[in-house]
Amino acid sequence: MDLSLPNPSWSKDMRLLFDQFMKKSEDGSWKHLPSYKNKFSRRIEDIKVFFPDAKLIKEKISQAQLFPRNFEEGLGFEYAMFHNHAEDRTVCIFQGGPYLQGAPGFLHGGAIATMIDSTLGMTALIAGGIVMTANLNINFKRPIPLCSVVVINSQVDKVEGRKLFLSCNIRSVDEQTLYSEATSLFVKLDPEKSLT
Ligand SMILES: CCCCCCCC/C=C\CCCCCCCC(=O)SCCNC(=O)CCNC(=O)[C@H](O)C(C)(C)COP(=O)(O)OP(=O)(O)OC[C@H]1O[C@@H](n2cnc3c(N)ncnc32)[C@H](O)[C@@H]1OP(=O)(O)O
Repeated sequence: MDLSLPNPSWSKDMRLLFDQFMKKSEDGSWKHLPSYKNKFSRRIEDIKVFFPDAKLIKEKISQAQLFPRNFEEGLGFEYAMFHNHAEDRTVCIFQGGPYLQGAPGFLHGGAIATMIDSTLGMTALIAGGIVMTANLNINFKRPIPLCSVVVINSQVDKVEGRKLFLSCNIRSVDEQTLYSEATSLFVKLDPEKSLT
């Protein structure tokens, strides 16, 4: 089941933004990216080649879930991503639920980092294939209120061989508040090199 579709836990802002981006997707300039609990956007065979301990993957794959997708509806990461191919950028609308609390009433920094890594990761994945995060630098400018809706804008800045340099920022829906900004390096996996 695609977990990036509206559900009753979504606030008015979340639904409004989702509808706006679905409208923008009508002419094909934007594309809604489905998101599943445990289904890869790529064939698992394409990914397994990079992870030699296939045994582990085989035995555990039935329990494996995409981290941000394993919270009950509305309690963790509620999000939807849209990709603009022409501009090589991805927008993620994100509503962080009550189980993601760090400081009282605000999102935990690790929860923010998760959505940054996932949005940058998806952008890098689309641009470069099977990638992994090599480096992620985040500036937390303002605390993000729990249960608020934010917009993550992520883009590819530079590609050098297997290295993809990306950046993103997190803003309020009205774009008035800059909550966080990040830069990152993703590396496209080399099938000749073992990861472990
Ligand atoms: C597996 C994902 C598949 C997903 C497909 C399904 C889609 C699912 C749907 C939706 C999800 C959204 C997407 C999620 C995406 C996931 C992202 C993560 O969270 S990954 C978890 C955290 N990251 C790690 O655990 C990596 C650990 N690190 C490594 O394994 C290696 O270091 C790796 C692969 C990153 C690089 O290893 P090397 O051996 O291939 O490459 P070397 O030769 O070391 O480096 C290549 C170049 O990069 C530079 N480099 C490497 N690390 C660097 C660093 N930290 N800082 C600066 N430069 C670095 C090196 O200096 C080198 O540069 P010079 O070619 O010499 O110019």
